[in-house]
Amino acid sequence: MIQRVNMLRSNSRVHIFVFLVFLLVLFGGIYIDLGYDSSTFSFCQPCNEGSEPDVKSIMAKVMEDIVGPTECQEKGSWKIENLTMQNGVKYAQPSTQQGRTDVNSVTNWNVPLVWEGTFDPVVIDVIYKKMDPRIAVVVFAVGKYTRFLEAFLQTGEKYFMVGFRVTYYIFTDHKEEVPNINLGEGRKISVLDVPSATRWQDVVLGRMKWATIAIDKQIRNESDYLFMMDIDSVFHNRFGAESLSQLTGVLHRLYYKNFNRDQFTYERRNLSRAYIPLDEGDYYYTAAVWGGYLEDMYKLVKYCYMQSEEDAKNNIEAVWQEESHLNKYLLYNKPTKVLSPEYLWSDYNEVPEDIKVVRISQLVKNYAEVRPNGGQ
Ligand SMILES: CC(=O)N[C@H]1[C@@H](OP(=O)(O)OP(=O)(O)OC[C@H]2O[C@@H](n3ccc(=O)[nH]c3=O)[C@H](O)[C@@H]2O)O[C@H](CO)[C@H](O)[C@@H]1O
Ligand SMILES: [Mn+2]
Repeated sequence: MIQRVNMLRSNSRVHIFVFLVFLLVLFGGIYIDLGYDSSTFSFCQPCNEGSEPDVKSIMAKVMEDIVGPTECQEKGSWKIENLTMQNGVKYAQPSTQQGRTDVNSVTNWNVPLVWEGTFDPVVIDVIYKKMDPRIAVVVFAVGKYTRFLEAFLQTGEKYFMVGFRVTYYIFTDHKEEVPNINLGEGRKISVLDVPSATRWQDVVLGRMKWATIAIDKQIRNESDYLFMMDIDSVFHNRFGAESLSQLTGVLHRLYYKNFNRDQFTYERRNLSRAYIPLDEGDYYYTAAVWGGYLEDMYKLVKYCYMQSEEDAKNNIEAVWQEESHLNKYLLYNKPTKVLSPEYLWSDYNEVPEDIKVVRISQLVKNYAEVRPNGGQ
């Protein structure tokens, strides 16, 4: 009898054990099926469900190692582009054999390097108009630079993101000098006050501070993409949705070919937060046009502001102000699209064979006359 009771006891122990193992396997299966694999437990939670392995967060970790901790991206602050289009749109068949062969149209981290002939504007417009993004353009016109507003806005209306919703945020110390321009449908101007300056260096760096504040206060609620641009610029040809991406940099016209990375005008003094060693670097990017998703741009603009504040504490100013900090950031946080110098040329330079279309050109200006403290 006692033996039977013992047997029964050990039988039910075996049952309980088998049942527990079954439960373990069942819940384990459900857990893995839901996608909670080990990659979820990274230092930065993925910002978007269903996104690809998060390159941004890997870069953020690299960045953290190099320049100190950066904030984790806010949840839902970035999204994978949704490249859908309606049926029945007619456009030229894309070729796997023909395309630009005189220039490289992909970076070594495998994102597009955009030149004329590498995209079909019909396809691009159909895709992006479906998303109907709100695009912010931040420009500064401080002191005598208000003289550049008219041509910038007039030509912007002709060539910049035509058919899209655009708001020009004009930061100025001379509101009364903002011209009246006829804007296309869905396009606006918003004028913001900034103080006058006695050094042009303070204006170019100050752009990072005032833009950070304005994004926090206003722009964040009104825009999906943001571009920072110089005002001494004139549009000459289409500057369209092919430029949109999470983070877009533009190659500086002076250094895009025939330059070794050790010749780039990066900041080379290691006392500055913008320091880049001679044996590092991909490209030299201009600070006169750069853009991306609102939150990614916010992070980058704020980064340039914070880094330049750190520099100021150490009594140093980066050699090309915010452009130096921008270049440092884009080296360790690779842009998701790189635009050729078509997107920022200059009237100072002849247009070479590989630049088929000049989309923006910087004006020739008398630096000594237009800047508060003169100088080149
Ligand atoms: C083509 C290019 O790479 N341009 C960059 C370059 O010189 P740039 O010679 O192009 O600089 P710039 O004189 O155009 O100044 C940059 C911008 O700051 C604004 N501004 C400047 C001074 C002033 O008194 N009032 C005013 O409003 C204005 O929007 C102007 O377009 O270097 C600057 C920093 O050193 C910036 O990085 C510029 O983006
Ligand atoms: Mn300029």
